[in-house]
Amino acid sequence: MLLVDGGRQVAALTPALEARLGGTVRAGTPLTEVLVPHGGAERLESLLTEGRETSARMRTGSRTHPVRVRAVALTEGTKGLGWALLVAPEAERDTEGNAELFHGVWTRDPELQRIFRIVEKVARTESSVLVRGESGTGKELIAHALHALSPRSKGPFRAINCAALPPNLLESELFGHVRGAFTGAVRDSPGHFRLANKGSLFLDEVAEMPLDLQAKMLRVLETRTVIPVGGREPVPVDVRIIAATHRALRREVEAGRFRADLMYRLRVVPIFLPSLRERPGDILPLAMRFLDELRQRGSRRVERFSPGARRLLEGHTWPGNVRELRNVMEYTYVIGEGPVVREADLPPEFSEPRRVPPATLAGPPSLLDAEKVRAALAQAGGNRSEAARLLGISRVTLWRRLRDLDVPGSE
Ligand SMILES: Nc1ncnc2c1ncn2[C@@H]1O[C@H](COP(=O)(O)OP(=O)(O)OP(=O)(O)O)[C@@H](O)[C@H]1O
Repeated sequence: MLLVDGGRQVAALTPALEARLGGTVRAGTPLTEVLVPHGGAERLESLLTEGRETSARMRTGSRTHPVRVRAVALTEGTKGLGWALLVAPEAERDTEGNAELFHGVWTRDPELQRIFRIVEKVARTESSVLVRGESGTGKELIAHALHALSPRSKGPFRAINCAALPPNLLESELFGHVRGAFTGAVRDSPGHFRLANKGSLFLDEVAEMPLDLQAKMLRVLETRTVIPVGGREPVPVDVRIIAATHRALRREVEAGRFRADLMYRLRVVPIFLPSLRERPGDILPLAMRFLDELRQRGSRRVERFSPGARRLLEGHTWPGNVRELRNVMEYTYVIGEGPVVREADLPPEFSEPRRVPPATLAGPPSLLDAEKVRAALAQAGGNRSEAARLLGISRVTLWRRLRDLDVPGSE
């Protein structure tokens, strides 16, 4: 924390911040010499008055550090005394200097880091954002980041999963209900829209919303009012919508399962989160981060993966993405012993041969077959017997496949 007086001069730095920055700032130094917000010095005043988290560069001695800063005004009665600036490092860099931790989302992947920059920009606006990504790719974390970086950050953040509730319950959860609206409605309930007033509402799995509710949702977004179930009077609401889905909404529209007009309203800014298998460079470092987190609570200290465990982790398709990786690491941490994670410490699905249904490898060879065969060979480190085992075919069949598909090295 950095304390700034009413004259916009540095009053003090906490020891924790000094340690983080590896330097200090003399009391009495004008804040303008210490902190330059993203967008230039002229943004310093709005950084102080708006209380929004902002990227900035902070100077200690001859060094500058990328940081994120949020100002909290210190007052006594109505008199302003100054500000406490909460300063956090902008990003955690790993030894290779290319990893970033953004609001809980860790990655080395340049594409995902490019998305972080988009999130920062769009967070400042009121535009509706649709986050698309497979389960466990961090959609909810990104929704949180959008809220935390927005002018609404002081308001509430509410999340609702549209796939988790039956349609009638979803409606009353979203829009609220009045007492007596249905059996069990013993009192008025505000609903998520009103609870998120002046803040953000995260609609997870929005593609699963039934069509009739989609119509009501569109009306809410257009009129900025909600009508509680069983009520008549529209109630004004001021909410920013952040939606997420693992489906391609456009395809849902084509299939008649999602309203085009609602899609256009929700996906003003679409954000696509890559799956873990599309950023394989993240698998092992993320796994190690999770093991380090587990060590904070347990006693085992894991230092590395055996070559076999690395191969299995990197070759896995991770349908549950980072959530699955976290769970696998928890299993591994508990089951294994000592500083090395071995193949046998991974959950059973890693040791079972991944069988490709034989039918898919019968019939004429296709592009897909070629991909499967190549992937199996890569996973098996070029070992044909192992690749055949992974594909659930005999070594001879694999050899024939390789020849038919003209895969290099099949002779
Ligand atoms: N890149 C990442 N770095 C660290 N933790 C991550 C990352 N991505 C996801 N996680 C963690 O994985 C878990 C799932 O993340 P989150 O709930 O945001 O995913 P989601 O896409 O919303 O999933 P779902 O669609 O299943 O709700 C959380 O524990 C989250 O902290």
